[in-house]
Amino acid sequence: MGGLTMDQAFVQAPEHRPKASVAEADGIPVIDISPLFSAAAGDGGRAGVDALAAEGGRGSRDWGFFVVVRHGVPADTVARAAEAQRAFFALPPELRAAVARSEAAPMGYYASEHTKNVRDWKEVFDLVPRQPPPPTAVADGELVFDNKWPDDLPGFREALEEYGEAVEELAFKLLELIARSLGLQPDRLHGFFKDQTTFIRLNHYPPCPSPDLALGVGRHKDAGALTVLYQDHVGGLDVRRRSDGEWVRVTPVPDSFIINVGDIIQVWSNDRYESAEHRVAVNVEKERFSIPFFFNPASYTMVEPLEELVGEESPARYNPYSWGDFFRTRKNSNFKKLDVDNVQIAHFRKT
Ligand SMILES: O=C(O)CCC(=O)C(=O)O
Ligand SMILES: [Fe+2]
Repeated sequence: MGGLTMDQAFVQAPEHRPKASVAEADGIPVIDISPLFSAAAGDGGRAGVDALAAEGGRGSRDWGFFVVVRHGVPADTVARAAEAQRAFFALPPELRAAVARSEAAPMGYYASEHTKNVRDWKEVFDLVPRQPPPPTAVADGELVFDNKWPDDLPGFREALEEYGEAVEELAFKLLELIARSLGLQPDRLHGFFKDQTTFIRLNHYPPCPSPDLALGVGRHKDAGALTVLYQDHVGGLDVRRRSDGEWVRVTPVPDSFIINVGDIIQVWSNDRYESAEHRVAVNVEKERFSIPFFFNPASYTMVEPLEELVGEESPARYNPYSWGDFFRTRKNSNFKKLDVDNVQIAHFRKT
C-alpha cells in the first residue's frame, strides 16, 4: 500500500475535498507538434508552425494547460522510465529510505510532502537531469542538488537519464512555441535555462482508503516555467476550469504529455498566460504513477515581465523576484508543515 496510513494530517478542509464525481475537461487543446521537428520550418512550414503556436497560446491563455502528441520523445524512452519508476516504488522500505531526501539535500525519496500545509497522499523520488552549478558560497538554507541513486536497481539511473535528455529537448521546443505565440523571437527565453534548476519527480499515489478526504497533491500552481507531465492511464489529475471555477478531470491521452504553464511564464508574459491551479485525486483501488519534468530557469534568474510585453498600454504587473529564493522557500515549506502560508507570485504583484 506504499506504507501510508490514513490520519488527520492528510485531511483536506471541507471546501477543498474532491466531489464524488468530476466532469471531464473538455476543450483543452491536443496538439500534434510533429511539424516543429521537420527541418524546413521556412516557407510553407512557417505557417504551420505559427498555427501550432496559436493553439499552444490558446491553451496557455484559456486553461494554462495543453496536451502534445507526436512530440518526439520515443515511446521506448517513456516506457523505460515508467518501468524504472514502478521498480523503485516496489523496493523494500529500507532501500527507499536509503536514498531519502533531507531538508538541505532535496533530491531522492520522500513520503511526507505537504502542499499548502496539508500532507499529500503520495510518495516521490526527485532527481536533477543536469546538476546546476553549485552556489559560490553555501549560505544558510542553500539547496544542494546532488542526485541520490538507489543500489540494486539495475538500469534505473540510465532509464531516467535517457528520459531527462529526451524531455529536455521537447521542453526547449515548447519554450520556442510559447515564445512564438507571444510574438517573441523563438529563442528569446532560452538564455534563462543555461544553468537550469530543472528537476524530475517520480510520483506514486498508492490506493487510498479515504479518497473523499485526502488528495494525492493538494491544489497548487507549478512555480517554475513549464511542466512536461507524463501520466499513466489511471487518471486523477484535475484542473480548475477558468470559465466557472469547477474542478475538471484531465483524461489521459495515450502517448501524450500534458504541458502546464507555470508561474514564471505567467510573470514573463505579464499575465497574458496564467498558470493553472491543479490537484490530484486518489482512489480506493488503483495506484497511479506520474512523472512531471519541472523546467526551471537558473537560480540567479530575476523573474519579471519581459520588456517586449510591457509598455504604456500594459505596464508591468509584477515586481522582479529571485527564482532561487522563491524555489528554496517553496521547497522548504513542502518539506514539513509550517504555520505560515506558502510563498506565491501574488506576493510580487504590483498593487
Ligand atoms: O500527478 C499528476 O498528474 C500531477 C502532479 C503535480 O501536479 C505535481 O507534482 O506538481
Ligand atoms: Fe503540479
